[in-house]
Amino acid sequence: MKAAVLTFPGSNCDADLLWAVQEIAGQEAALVSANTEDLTGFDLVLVPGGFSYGDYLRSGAIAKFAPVMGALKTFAANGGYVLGICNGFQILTEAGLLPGALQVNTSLEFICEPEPLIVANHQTAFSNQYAAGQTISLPIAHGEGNYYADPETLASIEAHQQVVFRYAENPNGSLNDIAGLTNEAGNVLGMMPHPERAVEALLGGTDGLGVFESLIAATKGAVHVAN
Ligand SMILES: NC(=O)CC[C@H](N)C(=O)O
Repeated sequence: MKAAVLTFPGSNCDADLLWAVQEIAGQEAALVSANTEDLTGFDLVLVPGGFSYGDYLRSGAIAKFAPVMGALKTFAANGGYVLGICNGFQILTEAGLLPGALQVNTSLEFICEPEPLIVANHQTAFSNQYAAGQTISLPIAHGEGNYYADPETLASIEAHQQVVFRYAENPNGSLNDIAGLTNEAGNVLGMMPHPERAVEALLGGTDGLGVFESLIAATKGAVHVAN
């Protein structure tokens, strides 16, 4: 598996993601500037957490205009796997690659804590190494993680089993306890919790490894997606 880790001005989880993919999961990975317009040759594009463009206007609202976004949309449309974590999730919803939006947490506070999650769908490219209904713990660190979608969109998301992770103890007001969901095609996932911060015992847990192992399984033998 060959992964691109995008870096926007203000990304701050790109180095952690690169570490998780290269050093822990043992896969090929490269940092790719948000100014690039070519994602040819990658099986997976990772959109990291942080404060892209300072979170000005709204988290992800400026990043959606970055030069790489055209290539990312083409990559996703061609079936390439895309994983957005935290600010990456916010960027993917702003760009229209995922439904809904991330609002300010109901507490109006930035929340940074380990969070129990339930694996709501273990039959996806991002979660196939977890058991059905498994409870895992991953850290969250966000001020805008309160997932919202209009009732019609929410019903469609549930009908197509797009919710992959739900909060066991909803920390931010997200509708239907949604912590992570895919697009309808199932090749794009956004999640607020940080799997890359839970990939070795030294970090306090290894429950995040399953996301990367699932992607390795999903891309086994995959032909690189043409841009
Ligand atoms: N860790 C992050 O990616 C932070 C996300 C975003 N800037 C927020 O506070 O909601």
